[in-house]
Amino acid sequence: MLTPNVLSIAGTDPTGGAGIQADLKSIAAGGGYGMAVVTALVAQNTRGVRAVHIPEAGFLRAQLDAVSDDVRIDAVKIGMLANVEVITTVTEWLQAVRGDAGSDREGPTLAAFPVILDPVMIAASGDPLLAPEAVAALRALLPLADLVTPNLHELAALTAEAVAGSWSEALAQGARLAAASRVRVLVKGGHLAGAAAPDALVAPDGTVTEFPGARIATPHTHGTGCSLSAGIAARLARAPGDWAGAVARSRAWLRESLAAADQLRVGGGSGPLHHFFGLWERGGLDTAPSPATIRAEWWDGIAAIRADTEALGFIRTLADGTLDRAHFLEYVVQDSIYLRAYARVLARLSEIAPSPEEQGFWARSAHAAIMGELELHRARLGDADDRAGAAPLPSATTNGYVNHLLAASTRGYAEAVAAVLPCFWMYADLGARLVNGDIDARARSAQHPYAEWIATYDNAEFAADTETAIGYVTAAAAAATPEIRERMWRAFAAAAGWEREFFGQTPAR
Ligand SMILES: Nc1ncnc2c1ncn2[C@@H]1O[C@H](COP(=O)(O)OP(=O)(O)OP(=O)(O)O)[C@@H](O)[C@H]1O
Ligand SMILES: Cc1ncc(COP(=O)(O)O)c(N)n1
Repeated sequence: MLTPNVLSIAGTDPTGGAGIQADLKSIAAGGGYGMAVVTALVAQNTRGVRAVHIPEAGFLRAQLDAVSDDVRIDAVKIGMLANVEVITTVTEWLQAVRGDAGSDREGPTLAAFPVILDPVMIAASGDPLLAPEAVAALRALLPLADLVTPNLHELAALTAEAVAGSWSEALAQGARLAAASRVRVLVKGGHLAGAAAPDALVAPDGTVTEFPGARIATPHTHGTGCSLSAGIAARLARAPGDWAGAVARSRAWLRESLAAADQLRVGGGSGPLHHFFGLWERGGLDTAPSPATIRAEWWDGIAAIRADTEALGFIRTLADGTLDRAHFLEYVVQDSIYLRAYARVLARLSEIAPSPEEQGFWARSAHAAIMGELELHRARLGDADDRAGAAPLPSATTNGYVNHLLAASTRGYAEAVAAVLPCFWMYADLGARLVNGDIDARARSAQHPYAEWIATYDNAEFAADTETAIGYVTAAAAAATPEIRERMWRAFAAAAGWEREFFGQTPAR
């Protein structure tokens, strides 16, 4: 899904709590790319409005055109419109870019983007943000909007009625406005007296969707109306047509941000809400590495171990064909012991895997490992491993490697999968390099004494499983906390070291 482009057309608040500044934060918190056209520059803070400067209408139109001439617009939120000229300019621009009526209620003249109108009239401080004579012009703009979000005072002004004294009166007033203007109305209960702060979506046909909620005890409600309408625009752009969903999700976010407003210290009046509180809490501020970055870093991180492994006498003589048979057999005996334990660790991963896909993958890998071991016995060892009548013992190195995997498997899924990864990744890489003749060109010869063994490394299925394992481990690492990610890396690097020791334990010249 492309990130939606959401445009706010509104006034400014240099203290960042209301207007354009709050809208951009709210759009970002709601999953949109925020854009802003300024209708009025407002010298205000948390205590009140000091002055308003309204740039000439031609400049407003130039800003609007600069956006629409270049950028796909997925939703528009309109806030402070200041005066009749500004309203007229925005109306004309909307008509030009959306066709005539523009609204998604108009059948064939479907809107290219939804318009959410917050009919800002008075700041929370009581200062006017709309010229009184402009209310009629704002009323005329309503049919161009898909949703209008008045507070109780704005609702009264738009219906030319008295301010509703109760929630049921407000709902009835909202229904009258919705029917008369053929527009959805979000009736907001923020200014109600009492312990409740409900909102309700009222459709032109009178259908009401209520969103109940207890009032949050905070004086810091500066910009809640701005933030809510911008948040709805962003969420609607992500899920077009789902008005109730956009309102519900925006309210959940707004309420969380209002509840955390006391953690900000912005000004001495009614302060702003904490737009990113929940996102910061849940997401943190660290730029977590992507799975692709982790893949590259971990692989580079064991470069020295990989180079040492490839330089081992065992690997070089296996590649050039001079490896002693007895030494080869010693390696195979230890490999067989290792595989039995390794298969049990993989089965344990299946047991603790977080998804059915991963559960299945590790179970399949456990099966492949133990079947590989049985095949090794049948084809290569025969009686070689119990010549003395007793099963051969694991070497100190085999024990060390297995103990590392078993210990990691008790420390949770993330560390456990990191520990088993080198056995996939280094083995698959070494095998591919051996088969390709990268280590020694003689390994490619059909006359090579270990040709049959080397051919077992040429295994597309194992290469694909290795990719899957890398995908699961790096995804788990990307999703992990920095501490767990660090522990995963250590488990991975230690296992890579054991992989080198394992190949190095067989004496070879
Ligand atoms: N104290 C509060 N607790 C919970 N929700 C609140 C509170 N105050 C306002 N809201 C919510 O904030 C949103 C804005 O409502 P309000 O009625 O205050 O609009 P407004 O007056 O346009 O906003 P502003 O305060 O920015 O002028 C609504 O969803 C409302 O329910
Ligand atoms: C530019 C601008 N737009 C809207 C508001 C309303 O917000 P509030 O009523 O919370 O002060 C504002 N103060 N400033």
